[in-house]
Amino acid sequence: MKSSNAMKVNRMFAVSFEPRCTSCRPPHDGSTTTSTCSFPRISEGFRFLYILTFSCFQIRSLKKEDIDMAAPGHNGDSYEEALAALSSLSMKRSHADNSDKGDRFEILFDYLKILDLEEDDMSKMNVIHLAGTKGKGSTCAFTESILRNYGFRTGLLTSPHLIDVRERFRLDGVDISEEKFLVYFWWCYNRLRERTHEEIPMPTYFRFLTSLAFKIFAAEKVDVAILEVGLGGKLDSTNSVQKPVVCGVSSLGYDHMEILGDTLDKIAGEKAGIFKLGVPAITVPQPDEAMCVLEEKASQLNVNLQVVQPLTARQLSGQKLGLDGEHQYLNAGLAVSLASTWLQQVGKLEVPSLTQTSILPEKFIKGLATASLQGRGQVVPDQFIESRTSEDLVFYLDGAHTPESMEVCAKWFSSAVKRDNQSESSEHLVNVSSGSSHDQFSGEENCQQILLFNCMSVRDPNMLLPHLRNICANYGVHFKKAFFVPNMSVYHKVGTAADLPENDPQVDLSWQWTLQKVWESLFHSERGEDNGESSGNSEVFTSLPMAIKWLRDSVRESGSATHFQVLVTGSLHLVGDVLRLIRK
Ligand SMILES: Nc1ncnc2c1ncn2[C@@H]1O[C@H](COP(=O)(O)OP(=O)(O)OP(=O)(O)O)[C@@H](O)[C@H]1O
Ligand SMILES: [Mg+2]
Ligand SMILES: [Mg+2]
Repeated sequence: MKSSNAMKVNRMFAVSFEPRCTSCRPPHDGSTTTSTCSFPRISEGFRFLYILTFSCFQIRSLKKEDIDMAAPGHNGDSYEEALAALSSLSMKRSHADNSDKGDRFEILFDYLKILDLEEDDMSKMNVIHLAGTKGKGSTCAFTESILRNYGFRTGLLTSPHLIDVRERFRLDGVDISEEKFLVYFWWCYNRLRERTHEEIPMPTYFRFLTSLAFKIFAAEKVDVAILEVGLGGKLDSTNSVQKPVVCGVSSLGYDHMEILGDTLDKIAGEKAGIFKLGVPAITVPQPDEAMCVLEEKASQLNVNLQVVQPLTARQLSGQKLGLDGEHQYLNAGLAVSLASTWLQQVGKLEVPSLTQTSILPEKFIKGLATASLQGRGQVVPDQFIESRTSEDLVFYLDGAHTPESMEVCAKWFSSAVKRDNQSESSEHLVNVSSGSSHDQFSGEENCQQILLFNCMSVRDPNMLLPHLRNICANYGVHFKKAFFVPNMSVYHKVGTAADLPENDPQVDLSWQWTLQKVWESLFHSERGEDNGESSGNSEVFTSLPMAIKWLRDSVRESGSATHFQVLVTGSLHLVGDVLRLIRK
């Protein structure tokens, strides 16, 4: 096997003693004296930080002047300043349409050159590349976790982030540290600022982040980089990787139709644009029209397209997946195949043939059971409420925002609340029989399910809300109320956990009224009336904190007799905002 913990330690030392200038070369005895270093522009205070930073990791291709350029102080030393610079990049979300110079796909290769990323650097990353409409992030998280459990050094690029942009870049399963991020960020940003011009303008936001990820993963010498496509496939910035080890396509459905096309076969064609000549490709069962296109593209490239089935509970030998929900068995099945193909091709590992009936190797199971990704089937009790038990106000967070994902989200929520209420009731019974409880709580009766919703106005709420309500109702879960709120984090601004905008009294709520109308119409149509009046089943709040305050006040007023189970969905931004407000 190529990598092990011992090898990682070796690597750390190997890189830590590669001097960037003779004056800061560490002494041969390995001690870390810093007295001879004299980087201009780096103050005494920062010198220590720099030596520390550079002795913990290597930026292989950075020269002394580059380090000066990236030094804190050159562009401001705070994380916020880096985020402001990032926010200044164009947020254009369309894929390359060649409508102007900056949109060309080929320009991505210019950025790689500017960042000193040679073809060799790119191929050493041993990329796993994943497109799809839904399940990309989850599948990538499972895949990364499996390979990390095999001892490989991993880089993971996902999108979007919920709270902090560093969530997009994981090294060995952990979000990149602020210190490392700042060094790489300023190096890339300044390089690009310096060397871009009218013909090759600064990259847009997502293209910059992708290039930054390549620089980070190459410099950190990851054994494997797992890359989630941002939008589509063929013209996505991650597709500048020319020779991945293996490609995948997760579940296909309808999203970004204004860019990718309005039929499944057009959407599938864009996603299959990541397939490369002779590179193995794996997918999950897809609707026929999508599968035909994937197969056709694969055969044109001499690719054997493998179709994998969802994992079974038996394969996991009783362990639970790290991400909750039935749909995650499908994502996990794809991840198992991606990881085992990679292991066979690069890791030179004999992975036993994985059949649906056999139990997976231990490292696969551990990887799958410990994988994590915020805001996907996540359950978080409110950590600020002063109440009797942590079950009084619980948030069920899932960033579904397409019809198919709303469906899986509704199923997940329904079974999660049932499971939680059942376990609560049985705990209560144990307490009552042992005489340790005096309250009247009797499981489901005192639990109210609330929906907290927002979605972007490019989406059709008629494709989301009726679906959600009907599926939950089929499972016997009925929302007592639905709350519609505007998003707090501004899409074009990159924020941090500490950075929440003030309550804005001028906020435009017209979209939230529209959402409410769609929700109310579901009740009216059931009763065969539509007098345009609110049935009291829903409410529009001017801000998210107001909605959360309402919930906290209601728990308090009921003396904890009522428990609230709040499904937060429709937007990953909303999910991120809620997480900022309920977690300490
Ligand atoms: N296989 C799947 N089929 C349908 N919906 C899914 C599937 N996997 C995940 N989802 C839904 O999609 C949401 C986002 O999941 P995930 O982050 O894994 O997908 P993604 O493709 O990265 O999404 P995004 O478009 O936001 O980047 C989940 O919260 C869940 O509601
Ligand atoms: Mg998407
Ligand atoms: Mg994603």
